[in-house]
Amino acid sequence: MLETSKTLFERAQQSIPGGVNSPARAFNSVGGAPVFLEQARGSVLTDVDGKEYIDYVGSWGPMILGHAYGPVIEAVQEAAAKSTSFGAPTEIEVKMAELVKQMAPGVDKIRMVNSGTEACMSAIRVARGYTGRDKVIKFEGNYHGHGDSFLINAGSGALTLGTPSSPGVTEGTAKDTLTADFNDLNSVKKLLNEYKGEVAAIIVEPVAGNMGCIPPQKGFLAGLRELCDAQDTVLVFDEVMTGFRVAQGGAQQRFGVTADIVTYGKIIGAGLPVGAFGGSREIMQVVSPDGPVYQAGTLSGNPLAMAAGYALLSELYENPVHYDELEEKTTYLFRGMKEVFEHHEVSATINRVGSMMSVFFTREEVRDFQTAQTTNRELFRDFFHGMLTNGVYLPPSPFESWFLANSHTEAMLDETITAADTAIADAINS
Ligand SMILES: Cc1ncc(COP(=O)(O)O)c(C=O)c1O
Ligand SMILES: N[C@H](C=O)CCC(=O)O
Repeated sequence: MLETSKTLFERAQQSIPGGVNSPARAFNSVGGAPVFLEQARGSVLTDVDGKEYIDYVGSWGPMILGHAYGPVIEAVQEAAAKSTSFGAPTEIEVKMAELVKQMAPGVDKIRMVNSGTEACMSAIRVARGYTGRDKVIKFEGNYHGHGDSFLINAGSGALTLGTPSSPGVTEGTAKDTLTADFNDLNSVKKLLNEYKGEVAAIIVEPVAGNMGCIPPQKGFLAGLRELCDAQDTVLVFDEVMTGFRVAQGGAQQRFGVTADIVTYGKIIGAGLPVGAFGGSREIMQVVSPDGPVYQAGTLSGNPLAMAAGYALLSELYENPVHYDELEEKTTYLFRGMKEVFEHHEVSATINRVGSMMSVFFTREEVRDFQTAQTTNRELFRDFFHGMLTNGVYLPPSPFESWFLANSHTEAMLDETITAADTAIADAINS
């Protein structure tokens, strides 16, 4: 099993740092060689050895309607036949911006970039340019990409690999990033009082997905909104995972709180390299060339990426029933997994918001970075490998969210629950 993956991984390590082009996809925290993939259809992945897996990574979020979704593939092929890039404006960029404005609350103007990292870096620069202030508050265990300002107490691969605060970030940059505790408004108030009038922005994953899936507690996001309003601080929702996934209008719509700037990533390009940031007319007018805050990109608004994203988002916009179905499917999986862990008397907390979910092997309620850390990592490692052996591909870390797609069938969910039953029994008996 995994013979070709193992061989490819050995080769990859000779030429690519750690053998991977993004640390989160390495198997460092669970051990073993990462699975090298060949192709995917709907919710089924096929690896280079021809083995199939039910997929709960979904390219870390964008595959809301599954891999190789017909209208996306057609749109990309049609766009590619015209040119892969112009470096000049195109109609599809305008259509995309208009569609996002219809779907997302509070977005009057939106700028396309090439990744979630770029979107968050740009959002912070805009907030700083708009307010004339330097400091930014982020939350421990939240991840906003690998921009210098964000690699302080970060989540995702940085947390999984034990480097939440990365070497290479200068002290000068680090001093402008203040860290608060997720779901704890008092920790935010304390920082805002200590640095009164100095905080440009609070950036938050409205549903944390990079320390595992952690929902915002009642009043947390609304409380951030109030605190920002009181000090004219810009509230940034990083909706790279949640945008167009937890509702048509993302977390803003689901929780009824509108941010000043919202950032998007992978989903907005249906899996092609895209990001975006948008907000009110007043804030976005500082962005170049309307205003003085410089932000640019040769490939930004790339026609292939726009065509793919437009095909996905317009389907989600026109057929909101997808969200009901995603909700039902994820609830079904949640209940099935819960029964499995109860049956085996394994302490497990399963968090879920819409089609995002995570299993933490702990008896604690998981509400922030500290409680996420109580998960039993060894048990997760064994469970992960058991699931893989039984044909289920989970994120290779206890600190990442699982993503469901509407291409998951009931049979696949049942197969996943059966695999969990076998995997957890083997893990506790090993
Ligand atoms: C919430 C969040 N923000 C930002 C990013 C960075 O996006 P990218 O990896 O496209 O740079 C990610 C994912 O990596 C993310 O999950
Ligand atoms: N948690 C990250 C994105 O959401 C994982 C993707 C990556 O960084 O490669």
